[in-house]
Amino acid sequence: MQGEESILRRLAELAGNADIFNVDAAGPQGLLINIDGYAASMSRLPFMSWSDWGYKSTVASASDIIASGGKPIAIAYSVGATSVDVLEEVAKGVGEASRDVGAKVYKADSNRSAADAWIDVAVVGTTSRPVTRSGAMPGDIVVQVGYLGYGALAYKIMKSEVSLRDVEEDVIRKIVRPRPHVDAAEAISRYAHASSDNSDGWLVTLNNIASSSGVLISLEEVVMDPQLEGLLTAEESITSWEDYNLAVAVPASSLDEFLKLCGSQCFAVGKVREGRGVEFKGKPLEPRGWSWW
Ligand SMILES: Nc1ncnc2c1ncn2[C@@H]1O[C@H](COP(=O)(O)OP(=O)(O)O)[C@@H](O)[C@H]1O
Ligand SMILES: Cc1ncc(C[n+]2csc(CCOP(=O)(O)OP(=O)(O)O)c2C)c(N)n1
Ligand SMILES: [Mg+2]
Repeated sequence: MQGEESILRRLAELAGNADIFNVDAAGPQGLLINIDGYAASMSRLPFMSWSDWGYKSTVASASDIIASGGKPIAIAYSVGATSVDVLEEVAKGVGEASRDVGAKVYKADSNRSAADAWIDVAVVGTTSRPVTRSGAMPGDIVVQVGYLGYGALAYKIMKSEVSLRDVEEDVIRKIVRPRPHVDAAEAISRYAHASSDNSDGWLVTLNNIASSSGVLISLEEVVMDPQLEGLLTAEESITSWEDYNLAVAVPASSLDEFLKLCGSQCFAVGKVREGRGVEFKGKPLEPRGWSWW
């Protein structure tokens, strides 16, 4: 099987822009655009309502804008579903997420689907300085914005390693309604050297920054949501995906200002060094995570 990256590189070239790698979102003239889409069969967790699914898909797309130092302002989405009931529920979730990220739905499209449902969410944001994955420099501090663990816990529930009955209602809510870290956008655009959001797994996210920047990320700490203690270890949360938390490389001289502006869930968790890849407490780690192909 071909690696996902080589497939996507060929597609990007065919679509006329081979330069769109190493970024979460990009765009001309102070604008950033991102699109992410999903089939329900491959992304709606068994305990997710249709409105949760619309909500998560919207936060997922908006979080790439935020990671790139942008404020989401406008949303367009397209959905395919087997019934009007599903369309209504999805619209509700997309609407709620749009408000939570500070944006508005300006255009949408509905389609009838024979079986599986799907959604695509495009988000436009504004930025004074776009940040990519590729500017991290030795000496930078790695900041984790937002807790980890929700995706890893969802995976444990799906594998029946944790029973849904043992998980409190508000923890389930945190899994199905990921928190967008809108407050971090301004801090990122002002100070960050590199940044990316966690959709495919924390190690993959860190590795994307490390490989795009040609550096080593030396992680000392993984900050899991304290509410998940007893259900998941901090070590397990290192591969957690779909948490839509952010990895940001910040110059050491700007760390205090960055943290002041960044919001309540921002933690210095490691350092950027000369080298390649990602290590945790001195041990090199392979970037295990989610891949579609
Ligand atoms: N069908 C496609 N046509 C052109 N480019 C694509 C296509 N699918 C993905 N890409 C590009 O491949 C790169 C990697 O995609 P992906 O792994 O989905 O990353 P991201 O986390 O930025 O969404 C992106 O820059 C994206 O624009
Ligand atoms: C039923 C089900 N199967 C699998 C998953 C896992 N999963 C689906 S989407 C996804 C994240 C990847 O999403 P995407 O937005 O395509 O990533 P990006 O384009 O930002 O790389 C993961 C881990 C899930 N949530 N639910
Ligand atoms: Mg994508």
